[in-house]
Amino acid sequence: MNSDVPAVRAAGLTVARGARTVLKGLDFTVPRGQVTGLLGPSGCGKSTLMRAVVGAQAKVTGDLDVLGRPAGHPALRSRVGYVTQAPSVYVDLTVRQNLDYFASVLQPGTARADRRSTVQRVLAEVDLTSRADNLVSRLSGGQRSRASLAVALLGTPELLVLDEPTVGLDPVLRRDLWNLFHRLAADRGTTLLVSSHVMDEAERCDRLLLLRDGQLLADDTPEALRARTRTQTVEDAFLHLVDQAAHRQEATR
Ligand SMILES: Nc1ncnc2c1ncn2[C@@H]1O[C@H](COP(=O)(O)OP(=O)(O)OP(=O)(O)O)[C@@H](O)[C@H]1O
Repeated sequence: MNSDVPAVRAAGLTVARGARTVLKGLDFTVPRGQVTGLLGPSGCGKSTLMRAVVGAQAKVTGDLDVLGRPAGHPALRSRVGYVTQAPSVYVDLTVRQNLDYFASVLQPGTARADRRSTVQRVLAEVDLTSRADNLVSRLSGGQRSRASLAVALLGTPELLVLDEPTVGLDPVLRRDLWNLFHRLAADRGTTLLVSSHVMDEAERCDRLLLLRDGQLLADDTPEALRARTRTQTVEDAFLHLVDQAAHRQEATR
């Protein structure tokens, strides 16, 4: 593994969905071992970008490299974890049964004892050991999110792509999940790309990609962004950049 290579490098990334161009020539990088937030309003293209990164999106043009390989390369399968917005665990199984099932599908042929210890490890990582034998249907929203995340952690991915993992959660659960993301980055060196349309979550990221209408408004740290736009919050910085872009467009008409 060459850790000098960014986790994600996009140049002129363009994606069409149906007749629409949803992502419009994006250039950005996602550095390794950090939490990068992908923020922008609903419908701006966050899920499309994430699907492109994990190789699940059609009609992708431009360059998109993930961990030094073209996005979607078969060698990336075990190196990239993806958690979609829809829950990816079975509600009529316990957390442990879900993890044991997914571990046997993802790593067939693994000895039972090894599988058991992998399941114990990920349960501890997402802090669900005490809930391991609860049915998923009996868990809170935050616990369900962590159970989905645990599935993605089974293969110790180098890059974790999480699509709006905190949506619908109360502030305490959101904070706990963000703490978990930072712990994964610090303890494991995992790179996390996390999307959200809630601007206050931007303050929790090491780096930010601000997306609007399929275009990148910023690729920076929250501090640099606030300093550059002379604003107090990333939300204000975002609004400032939106206005700036509108003025530029006006001027070129
Ligand atoms: N299957 C599809 N065919 C055509 N257009 C689509 C399809 N899926 C999404 N789109 C359009 O692509 C654009 C970007 O959608 P995307 O889901 O990437 O946005 P998003 O930022 O993730 O939104 P949200 O925060 O609401 O999940 C939207 O305008 C949407 O209407």
